[in-house]
Amino acid sequence: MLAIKINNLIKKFDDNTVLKDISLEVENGKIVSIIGPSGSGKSTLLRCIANLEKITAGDIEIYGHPLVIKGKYVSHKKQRELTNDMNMVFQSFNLFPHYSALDNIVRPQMLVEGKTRENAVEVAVKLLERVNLYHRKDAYPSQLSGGESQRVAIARSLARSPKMILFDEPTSALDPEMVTEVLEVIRGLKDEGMTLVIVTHEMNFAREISDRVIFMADGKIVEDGTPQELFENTKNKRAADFIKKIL
Ligand SMILES: Nc1ncnc2c1ncn2[C@@H]1O[C@H](COP(=O)(O)OP(=O)(O)OP(=O)(O)O)[C@@H](O)[C@H]1O
Repeated sequence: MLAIKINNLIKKFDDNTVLKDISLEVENGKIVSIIGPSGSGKSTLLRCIANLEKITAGDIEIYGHPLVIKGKYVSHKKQRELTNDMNMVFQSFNLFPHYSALDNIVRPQMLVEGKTRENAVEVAVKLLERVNLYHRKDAYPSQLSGGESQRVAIARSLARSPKMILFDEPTSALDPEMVTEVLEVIRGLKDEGMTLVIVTHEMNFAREISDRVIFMADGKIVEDGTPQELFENTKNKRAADFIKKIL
């Protein structure tokens, strides 16, 4: 079963074509990392999959259901149904500053899903335990470290039991000592069989966790293979140079 199927995707911002004829398939339960130089279109691709950006041309299917066909989007209702199955975690956490860690997970469940506070708290407590942060439940984002904030953001993204999570550089805003704890949580999601697409600059992590690694440059997928193919045997000079520089 394919979680994501993309055909001939083109994304333009005005006259600037930032994604050029992208075709990509991600199988359910697989971990795919996207690497590549700054400005190559990695975040934009992720945002198009999450339906946070509209594409200019091409097709996207999510779990076998079309989101957009030949550049034409399905109804708003269908779009919402499809995006219910996935969630995106951002580099900058995007927590609500005026809510505690617990309430950051509770409030969206009440607002978006119409759950009672009691039900939402029950879910939030379990999720905070899962990311080892129950003891910080009453802390506000300004009192949390970057690593703690990102783990709250991940816990929040799990509240609706998505089948897939899209991570946009989840550790780039973190001090090195915080990176490990976040990567540990992501490793746990892999063990649970979730589909993960991860834009990352953490090459060692990408190599260890991924089923596939994609190298993007200039809005195109230049290389797509197993971690071993990418990191040890790539014949593409741009990919090889990039990997050599960053490892
Ligand atoms: N909202 C926008 N409006 C106009 N141009 C944009 C917008 N978002 C991204 N771009 C442009 O699209 C191109 C790809 O950007 P994107 O952020 O997807 O690259 P990236 O590979 O994720 O880079 P980085 O590793 O630095 O985050 C860049 O040239 C960027 O300036």
